[in-house]
Parts: sequence; structure tokens; C-alpha cells
Amino acid sequence: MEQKKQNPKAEDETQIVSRRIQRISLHITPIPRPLHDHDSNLEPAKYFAIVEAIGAVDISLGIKLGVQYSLWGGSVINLGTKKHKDKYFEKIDSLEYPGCFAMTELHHGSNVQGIQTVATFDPITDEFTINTPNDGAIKWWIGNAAVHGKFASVFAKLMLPTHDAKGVSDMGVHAFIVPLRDLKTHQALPGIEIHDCGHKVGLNGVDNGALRFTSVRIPRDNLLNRFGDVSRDGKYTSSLPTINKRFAATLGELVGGRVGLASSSVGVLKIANTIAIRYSLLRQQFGPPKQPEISILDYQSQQHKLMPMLASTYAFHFATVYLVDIYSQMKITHNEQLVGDVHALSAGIKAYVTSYTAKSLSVCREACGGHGYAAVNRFGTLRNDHDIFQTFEGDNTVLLQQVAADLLKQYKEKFQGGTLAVTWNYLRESMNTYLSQPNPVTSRWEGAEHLQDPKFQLDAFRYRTSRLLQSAAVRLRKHSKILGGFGAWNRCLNHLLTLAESHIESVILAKFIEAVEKCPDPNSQAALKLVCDLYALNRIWNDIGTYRNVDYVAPNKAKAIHKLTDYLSFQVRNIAKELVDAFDLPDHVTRAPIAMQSEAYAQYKQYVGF
Ligand SMILES: Cc1cc2nc3c(=O)[nH]c(=O)nc-3n(C[C@H](O)[C@H](O)[C@H](O)COP(=O)(O)OP(=O)(O)OC[C@H]3O[C@@H](n4cnc5c(N)ncnc54)[C@H](O)[C@@H]3O)c2cc1C
Repeated sequence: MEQKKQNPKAEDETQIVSRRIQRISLHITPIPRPLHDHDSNLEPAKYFAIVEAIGAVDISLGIKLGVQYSLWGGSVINLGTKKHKDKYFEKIDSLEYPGCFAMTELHHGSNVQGIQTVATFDPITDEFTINTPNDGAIKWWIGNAAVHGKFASVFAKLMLPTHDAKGVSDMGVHAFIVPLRDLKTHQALPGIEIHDCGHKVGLNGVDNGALRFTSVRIPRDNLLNRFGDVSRDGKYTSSLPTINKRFAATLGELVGGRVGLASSSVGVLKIANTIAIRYSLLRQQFGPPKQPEISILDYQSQQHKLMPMLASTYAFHFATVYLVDIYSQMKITHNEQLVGDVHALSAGIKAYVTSYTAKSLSVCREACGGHGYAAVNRFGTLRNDHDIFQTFEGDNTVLLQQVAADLLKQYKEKFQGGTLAVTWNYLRESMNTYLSQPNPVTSRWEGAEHLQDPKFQLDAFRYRTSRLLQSAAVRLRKHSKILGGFGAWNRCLNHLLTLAESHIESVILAKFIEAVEKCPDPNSQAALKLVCDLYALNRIWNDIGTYRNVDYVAPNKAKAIHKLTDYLSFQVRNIAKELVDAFDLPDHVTRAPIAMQSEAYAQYKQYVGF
């Protein structure tokens, strides 16, 4: 079937990104290529570092790489078996087989189990037939589909013929390798209709496409059969007993994409911080009478905008390093107990970090005044390209609900006297700390010195989470009697989202405190301690109403927290240059003329043509 012409505006950008990927694939060989690391489970950390670094230069390029290696490559390797690896691995790795990950449909995104594409087994020909049964089932937003993809892992309901009145039996969502284009002519193959999804708000270097399948035949071997298989005579086998368990196992294998997005989002936040802070140090406006103008970073308001953000960037850095670390352990050890942790943490950290970064990009733009609005200074592109991080690889609101559900499941099991389902560190430890939080401790912590005590800070974070958890459980129980489980969940939804965010903030703070404690160099440790205190106290101050309502902090303590937060912002301002320099982002990566370490204005004027 004819392939529709690509959106002309997007064409240039997709070609540039495609050329860049080819170059990377050729020149990155001294470092093991992403998929090797990913697959051999040696060092996923290296792969995520590569994607983060590449995303810092061009987010479209980072995402396009992610589509090729994490999504298309990751689905083949993680959902398939040896025969798939033998046939596809090298060619995916070398880019000979560019591919897509085709899950979302026009009518279903977050609710993946609602997808309608079908793959029906034909025992006579030993093939599956892939069909798009209605327009709502057209695969939509599929990265790499509009121009470059030659294959796709297509998620579809596996249908087996039966002898009863229904004629088929639905075995649930499975993934299938479907060739999209002829390997030589690059024309779309028979039965496959491809359209470009049109110009987007950002990420126009990625060719997102829509796919319709009409009786597309693929061999039985193209079923990615790690969690469910069909024999030559049409019998279905799986080590997992139910559709829901198979579905959970399938999605569980795809968490790597989320881990990568969380790391990349921190990379974007580092870039934005670097540009905004370097410029704020250089830019001077006003000053005391008859004295030189002062740097805009010396204004308390500018410190208030940027210093807690810088502290959050450090906090997120350590949290994502931890996430990558437990993801790597999971991949290396294949320890089942780690799966639950990685699943819940990757959902929560991805949601929390990407939402924060998206908001921060606007703050940074505004903090740089008019020059922040010049396209060359990058905030517009960063904001537009990054914005969708909040939606793909799982919509943030949906992901946070998974975190809340995990916490409540653990809570229930604990109270029913059962053993906790997840016995590895993170969920078990979190639950134990939440359940052992004492009542308000206004009297326990006298004076103001303890505000910088990590124990006070962690207690405060965990106390808030613990209250939210216990009250959510009570409310859900009450409402479910009348509204049923779904209705009760919806009635408590905002509460549950706050619970999930509060929990993730507790995890992030705990990891930051650990990083400070482990820092080997005393000077760096002192600097990190300041930054960590600012992160913790700013969060407490942001939620001071909650702490006051339950009398966790007395009015004078609330005042002290506010005062100290401002003071810490000022202290962090004094080391802000060193703190952003430590991100080690050279000028040719940040690229914004206003952030150039030498001759920022000269570079900027030159850009305009002076
Ligand atoms: C640029 C881009 C690239 C993409 N690349 C790919 C790709 O390569 N492959 C692929 O398969 N998909 C891809 N996607 C699709 C992406 O994964 C989906 O957009 C995402 O999963 C969200 O689904 P949706 O768009 O249907 O949103 P919806 O699920 O319709 O969500 C819309 C709104 O409803 C809210 N909502 C939905 N459910 C709930 C709930 N249970 N509780 C509360 N609120 C809810 C959400 O929070 C959101 O605000 C891409 C999307 C874009 C835009």
C-alpha cells in the first residue's frame, strides 16, 4: 500500500536526527553500544548515561535512540526468546533493522489492555494474521514509523481458533514482530498503511506515525513468546496462569524505558539549571545608589526561583543513580524480588522528576528574562521537546496511582499479618518506617539546630507519608462500601496522588542523605550537605500547611524553617557556580550563548549578526 508523504515541516528534522543516529552507531564503537550493555546486562548504567548525554545535546536524538534500543530492541530481547535474539539482535544493534514499538492506539493509550488490534492464529498456514478491526484500533504515535522503521513490535490481542460458537479465544495482549517496509525498496508492505502523525509541539526529529493493518500475515515464530507461546497445532502454553499475570509480566519487562526517561529528564534539568544560573551570575540589573549594578542571582527572589531547583536537581541525580543501580541489579541477578521495587520506583521517580522538570523549564525561561525567550538560548526547544516526557512511557497521573496502589497493597498485607510480598529493601523498609512514625514531635525537637539534622528531615517526610497512607486506607475502606472499589479509588484520587508524591519525595531525600554521608571529600560533603538541607527544608516549607494542621510543627518552628530556607538559598547561591560546573556540561553541549562561560554577550551578539 502506498505510504503517505511525510509532513514537510518535520522532514528536515527527522533526516538530521537519522543522520546523527547513523554517525553515533558508527563512531560509538569504542564504548560498548547501548543494546549490548542492555542485553548482556553488564552495565545498563552505561546505556542510560549515553542516552542522557545524547539527550542533553538533542532530545529528539535521545528519544529516537530510546525507540530503537529500549523500545524496539528491548521488546524483542526482553519479550522474545533465543530464536529472536539470534535473528534480530545484531541487526537492531547495527541499525540495519530500524524499528518501532507499536502499543498505543487511537482510542487507547494508558489503558493498554483496552487495545483492539488482533493477531489471529491460522493453524493451516502456521501464521498469525494481524488486523486493525476499526479506526479506533489504528496504532498511533508510533515512534520511527512515519519514515524510518522497517519493523515494529506490535501489541495485539492473541486470538486462537476454537470449536465453540465464538470461534476464537482471546489469550490477552502479546507482542509480535511485524515487518513494515521492504528491506530494499523501503516501500510499505502489502496490508500496511502508514501515515505521519503530523507536526508536533516538540520532538519533531522523531517520526511518529500511525499504522493500519489489513490481513497482514506473519510467521508463528514472530510471536515474542517469552511469556506465552502457541504450538504448531494451535495450543497455547504459558508459565503464567492468567491473562493479567502475563500482561503484568510483559509490561514489567519494559520498565527500562521509564528508567531511561527519568535519567534523561534529570539531564534536561541539569542543562536548564546550568543555562539559567550561569546567565544569572553574569547578568547585572540595578544596584545600590552610585554603586555598580548587581548580579541578578543576588536578588533573593532569583535565589528563591533557582536555588531550590538546583537542590532538587542534585536530589534527583542521586535518586536516578539509585534507580539505575537497582534496575541493573535486577537485570544482572534476575532476582524476582527486585522486580516489584524497580517497577514501583521507576513509575514514581519517572512521574515525579519529569513533572518537576517540565515546570522548571518555564521557571528558568522566565528567570532569564527576554533573553530566555530567544530560541537560540534553548528553553523553548527544551520545554517543547521535554513536555511529552510527562505522558509517554506511562502518563504521570496513571503512574503515580501505581505507586499508591503498591503502598496500599503492602499496608494491607502488613495489617493482615501476612508477610510482605516484596522482601527487598525499598518497599519493606519504607513500610516499616511509615508504620513506626511517632505522633507529632513538636516537643521532641527543640530549638532550630535540629532543622539541619537529617533525622528530623526524614522523620518529617515520612510522618507526612505515613499519615497520608493511613488516612487513605481508612477513606478507601469507608467509600468502597457504598461506591465499590473503582468508585472509592476515584473519590480518593487526589489524596492518593499526594500520597504517591510524598512517598517518592521520602525516597529521594533518603537517597540524597545517603549520598552526603558517603561523600569522601570533606569540602564536597559540606557543600552537598547544604544543598541537601535546602532540598529537605524547602519541601517541608512548601507543605507547611499540612504540618501545621496536624501540629507537627509549632508556629515558631514554621517561621524558623522559612527563615532557614531563605538563608540556605543564599548560601547555596555562593557556591552555585561550582555546583553547576560539577555537572560538567561544556559550552558545546549547553550551546545557549547566554550561558557561555567565556564571552557570553559576544557570542550572543555574534549570533544576531553584530
Ligand atoms: C510524541 C509521542 C511519542 C509516542 N511514542 C509512542 C511509541 O513509540 N509507541 C507507543 O506505543 N506509544 C507512543 N506514544 C503514546 C503514549 O505512550 C501515550 O500517549 C501515553 O501512554 C498516554 O496515553 P494517551 O495519550 O491515550 O492519554 P490518555 O490515557 O487518554 O490520558 C489523557 C488524560 O487522562 C488522564 N487519565 C487517563 N487515565 C486516567 C486514570 N486512570 N486516572 C486518572 N487520570 C487518567 C491522564 O492523566 C491524561 O491527563 C507516544 C506519544 C507521543 C505524544
